[in-house]
Amino acid sequence: MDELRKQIDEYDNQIMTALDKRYDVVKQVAKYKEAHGLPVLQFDRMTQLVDRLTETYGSENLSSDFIAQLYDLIMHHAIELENETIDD
Ligand SMILES: O=C(O)C(=O)C[C@]1(C(=O)O)C=C[C@@H](O)C=C1
Repeated sequence: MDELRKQIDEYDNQIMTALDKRYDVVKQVAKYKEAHGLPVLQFDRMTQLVDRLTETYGSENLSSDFIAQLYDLIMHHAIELENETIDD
């Protein structure tokens, strides 16, 4: 059990590290959008992203509903961060 929990901890660390890096890039995207007068919200991109992830990673473990919900949360936080970055 300890060994299994260690594996879970390690995957959780990887998820957090990847999310932290993702949001660093999101803030760079916000600066680009600000400089070029582009809107923060890009619905087409959001749809394409979830479609691609569902196609590539959809499985018994990762249902399309789960992927959609997870990325709804991840992208909504990205939108909040972008708005904060632009307001600063
Ligand atoms: O690709 C962008 O334009 C982003 O700002 C990144 C991102 C995302 O989190 O993937 C966030 C907000 C947009 O609505 C679309 C996608």
